[in-house]
Amino acid sequence: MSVTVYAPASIGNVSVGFDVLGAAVSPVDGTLLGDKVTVAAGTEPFSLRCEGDFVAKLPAEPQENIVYHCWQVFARELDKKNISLKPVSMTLAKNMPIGSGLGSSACSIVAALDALNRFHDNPLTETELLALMGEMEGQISGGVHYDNVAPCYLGGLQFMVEELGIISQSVPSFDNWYWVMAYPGIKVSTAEARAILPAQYRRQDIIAHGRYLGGFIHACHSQQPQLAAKMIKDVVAEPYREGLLPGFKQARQYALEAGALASGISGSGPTMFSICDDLEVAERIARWLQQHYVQNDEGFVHVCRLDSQGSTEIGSEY
Ligand SMILES: Nc1ncnc2c1ncn2[C@@H]1O[C@H](COP(=O)(O)OP(=O)(O)O)[C@@H](O)[C@H]1O
Ligand SMILES: N[C@@H](CCOP(=O)(O)O)C(=O)O
Repeated sequence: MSVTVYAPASIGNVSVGFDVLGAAVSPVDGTLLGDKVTVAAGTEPFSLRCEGDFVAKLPAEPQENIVYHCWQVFARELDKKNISLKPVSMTLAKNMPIGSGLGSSACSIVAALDALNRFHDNPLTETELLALMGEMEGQISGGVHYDNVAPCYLGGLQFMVEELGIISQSVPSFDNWYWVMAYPGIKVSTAEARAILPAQYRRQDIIAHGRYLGGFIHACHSQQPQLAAKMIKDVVAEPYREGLLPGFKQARQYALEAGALASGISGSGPTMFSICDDLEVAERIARWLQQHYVQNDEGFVHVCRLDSQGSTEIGSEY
């Protein structure tokens, strides 16, 4: 028996909701821009094989791979429920560049935990699993934040409520929005990009942040796309992080002049996103970013839509 799960790329923060808003995205051309994890019956308690475009960037030791840590916490949770753990042979297809701002660690975490849970006939609830995903993300990035794992797992645009036993709830978005994702091919460590942020913010920034985030969520629920796009402004992270992203300011300026509704840093960068409501405009911006924002052969640009499904079982054998 085996189960394969695909987990998509995600945009942490979506500029306006630092740590509390995230979106799952998938390329319109059908490219699977995310990680795949297969769990099959094993002969020893745990084994891991890695493949995929970015396999060379993973830690050499399987015990340092986040997939191994996922298996450990999954085992811990099953133990608490007196459910026996099956021996597993896991395969990670690492298709997502690490330190890209596309939720690379979240992709592996979500695909691994979702696949392990399905392989064991879903002993953990959606919320229990999401809590574990947040714990794993916190281990890697130096602070628990669900804005990658929640959309990656649940799909769509997700807002972290973290109250009444609910971690995240979905926010309505706009069906005609295209999300142009441009990864320049360089690495920015999430932990380092978090460490440079101020410990405290000025009152005027807090007021602006509240207005933008509240305004964005209101505009989504009342389906006002122009207002929603105007609210996509980041006073929490972008002013401090844009120095880590060569060419970001010029690229954002170009995108806005070319007709994008909004642009920003995806997660902690260096990927940037631009939102367009016209496919031709999105493709024109994508071509420009490919020429001017991408720095090397590892970089890429994809025109995406929101991925409403989140992690998905794409193969199984019983
Ligand atoms: N399966 C994995 N996928 C991604 N990163 C992993 C994995 N296993 C271990 N790591 C380590 O976790 C860290 C992820 O870095 P981070 O900047 O948080 O990436 P991202 O922002 O793309 O999620 C790196 O040090 C990487 O070596
Ligand atoms: N809210 C986090 C999101 C990090 O996303 P990643 O894709 O860069 O891991 C942050 O901004 O630190």
